[in-house]
Amino acid sequence: MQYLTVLNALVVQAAIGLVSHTIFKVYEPFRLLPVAILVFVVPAILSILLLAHFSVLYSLLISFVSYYTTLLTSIVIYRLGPFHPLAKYPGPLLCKLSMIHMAIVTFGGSRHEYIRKLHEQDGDIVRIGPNEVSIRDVSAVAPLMGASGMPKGPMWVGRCLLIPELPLIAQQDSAEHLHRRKPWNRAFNTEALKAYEPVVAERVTQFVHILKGKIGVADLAQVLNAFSFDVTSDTSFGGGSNMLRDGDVEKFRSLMDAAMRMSVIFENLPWLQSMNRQNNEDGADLAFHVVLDDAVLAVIAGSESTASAMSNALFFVMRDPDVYTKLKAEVDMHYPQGTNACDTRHYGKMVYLDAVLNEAMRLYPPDLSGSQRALMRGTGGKYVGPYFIPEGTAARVHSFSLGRDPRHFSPLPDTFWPDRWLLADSDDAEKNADFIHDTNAFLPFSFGPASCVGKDLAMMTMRMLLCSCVQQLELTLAGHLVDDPGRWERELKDYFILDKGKLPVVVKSR
Ligand code: HEM
Repeated sequence: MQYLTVLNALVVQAAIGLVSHTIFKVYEPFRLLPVAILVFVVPAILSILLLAHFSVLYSLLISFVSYYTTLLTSIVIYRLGPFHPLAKYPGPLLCKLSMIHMAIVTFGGSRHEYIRKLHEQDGDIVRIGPNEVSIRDVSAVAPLMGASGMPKGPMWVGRCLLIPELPLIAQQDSAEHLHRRKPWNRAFNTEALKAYEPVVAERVTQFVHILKGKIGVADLAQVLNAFSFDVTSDTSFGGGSNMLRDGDVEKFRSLMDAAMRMSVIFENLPWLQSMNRQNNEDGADLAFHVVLDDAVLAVIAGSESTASAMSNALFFVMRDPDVYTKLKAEVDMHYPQGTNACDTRHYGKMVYLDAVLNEAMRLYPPDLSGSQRALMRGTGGKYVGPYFIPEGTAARVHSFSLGRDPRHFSPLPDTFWPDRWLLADSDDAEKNADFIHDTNAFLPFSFGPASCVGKDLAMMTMRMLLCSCVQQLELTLAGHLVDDPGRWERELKDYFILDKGKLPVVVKSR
């Protein structure tokens, strides 16, 4: 029998390594079995070629080293080289090389700041992963996320790590998304919203009552989290949670926060989740899973986002006495003491209230890094604005960067200045040639047919809560935020949900 020389055996192993890279590139296998075959079985089999020259252990070792060296070198050359479909877009070397770098940045909670810096450094489109770009350009919003835009990207698969069946928000198949979205549209239409009013009003009344009873310093962020959780449970499940009254006795919220932190790291590694998902496919009672998973999604997506937006809005109001005075004047005009601030009939006229909420979400959209879209392989790619997004790659509009871009909001793009929203609609003298207010760059609820379905409920809840708080309470920043109010913003972390620190306040009745 003729044996291969060591050199020839190594050449064969290297060649098979290159073939494996091509298979990974073209088919992007997610299933555990094919990945295990490519990663472990193939190099193990290739070790046979060396058995005539070395022991079994050495043959395995050499085979794994030569196979992985070729595979990894080929991946590195491809990702950094001119033939990669995203080669023309700038970005840090580590981002181009692997999603692991972004997973580490995400772990630290500063991904929003990191991507914003990349945009400031490299322009409106930057490569934030081997196969992903971030865009800071309004002209890309509609083509990317509008009616004829792209389907959801793979990040959602990673984010939904702990949910057995992919929920609505993660549906990459546009037809399936549309199908699953229909009942949601019905659940949040104008008629349904009217029915939620008394439910939300009851929770707002409870919230104000609980705050009035707080002696000393209270953590407003925590009470808002509980409020938001109860409201979303009431509207999604018809009740079942009483976190405002009992606190997080079941430790559900803490678990949810931990799960969210973990899932956003896995959004960078969706293949890991896909493999995990294979094991959960038992085919049992899918219809029930669909309903349950979508409802879980509503509680997570809805309650966290609403709580974050309200915490930020109230923080900025308390920090700025002028804003507080103006808001109070508007609330008192429409809802004098003794009247019901949960009656929604005047909200439509309360322009300053909306300006405060919008400005808080402009600075800190609760989903800071935006929602990913991607084109499946075989679709050929698509232009979004001036940028070509090749098939098999993903893109997101970075809402945090866009909302603070001086080309869209000026002057003072990084400053909480609610008056800009009023000035935009007026002929005020302050509105000189430098004043820019482009609401196309304001995307807290995303854009298009897959944007936030709970937007109207969220806006109603936030208006009701802020109105009632301002009418009945006097809130003042306390604790560590007295000397260092900036700490609140420094402690905001991008974990898909906007992770918050404590918001200590002193509460007095008005
Ligand atoms: C201030 C509060 C909120 C903000 C800022 C917000 C923001 C968002 C964003 C950015 C998305 C991603 C959309 C996309 O992929 O393009 C989303 C999706 C979604 N949100 Fe909200 N959300 C809020 C409140 C709520 C509430 C109260 C609910 C329901 C109780 C809710 C339910 C959903 C659902 C079901 C989706 C998935 C929509 C789809 O994929 O078709 N959200 N939200």
